[in-house]
Amino acid sequence: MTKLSVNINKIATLRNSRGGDIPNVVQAAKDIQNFGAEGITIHPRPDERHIRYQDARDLKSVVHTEYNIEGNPIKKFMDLVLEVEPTQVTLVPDAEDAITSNAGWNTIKHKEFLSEVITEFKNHGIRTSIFVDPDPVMIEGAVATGTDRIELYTESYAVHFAKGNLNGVRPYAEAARLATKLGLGVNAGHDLNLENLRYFKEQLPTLLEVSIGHALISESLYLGLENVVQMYLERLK
Ligand SMILES: CC(=O)[C@@H](O)[C@H](O)COP(=O)(O)O
Ligand SMILES: NCC(=O)COP(=O)(O)O
Repeated sequence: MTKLSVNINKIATLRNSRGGDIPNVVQAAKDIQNFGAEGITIHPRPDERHIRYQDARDLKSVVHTEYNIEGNPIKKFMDLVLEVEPTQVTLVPDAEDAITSNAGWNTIKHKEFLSEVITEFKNHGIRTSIFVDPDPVMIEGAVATGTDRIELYTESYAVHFAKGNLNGVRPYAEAARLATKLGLGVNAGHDLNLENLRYFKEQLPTLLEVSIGHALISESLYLGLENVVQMYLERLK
């Protein structure tokens, strides 16, 4: 079974555009779970331009599905995650000024750093995942860090799929096979949408979780949030 974790950063972005508290991210998380989503993902960035650190704390008591916090493990982020103790932390090597996540970890170069951070989170009972490109060397490097899971960075798949190139999924299918063989759980995310999700899921039978935000919230403007959550769940069956 592949779980749907809804990334609610975009709901916070909309709220922040006007100040105030509309839409309310805590209510959105409650509703999204009531609509059937199996997880809530947030990705607080150091400048808090999307989801805020306080949102992460406020969400703790309402997320009764899988709570996934993504981000670059700078000290401030690590302290937040250790305080909130979500189900899972996903480590993403995003630069402070990056518009969105745009690269996976070099798990060889950063092996020591990742191993230390992962050990700290695991000692607190938090499942770890690291954001990686579908590169066998990086998957093998991920195993050496001690992480529980990887999150495959799916932008390249989404770009190929949009151009009609179904072969873009091949590196992902191979990466997932290798990761599973080596004992890693496999998550995926970035630019997944209603069009490209089903095929991706079909090609990666061991896929445990997808986190989806930008497309899902955008599609909800036209189709409604409840309806769209149901449509994603249907594609993951
Ligand atoms: C790791 C990843 O791909 C997502 O966390 C993505 O960065 C979504 O966050 P934004 O919607 O804030 O770009
Ligand atoms: N980890 C990926 C994520 O949370 C959402 O990415 P996107 O759907 O906003 O591109």
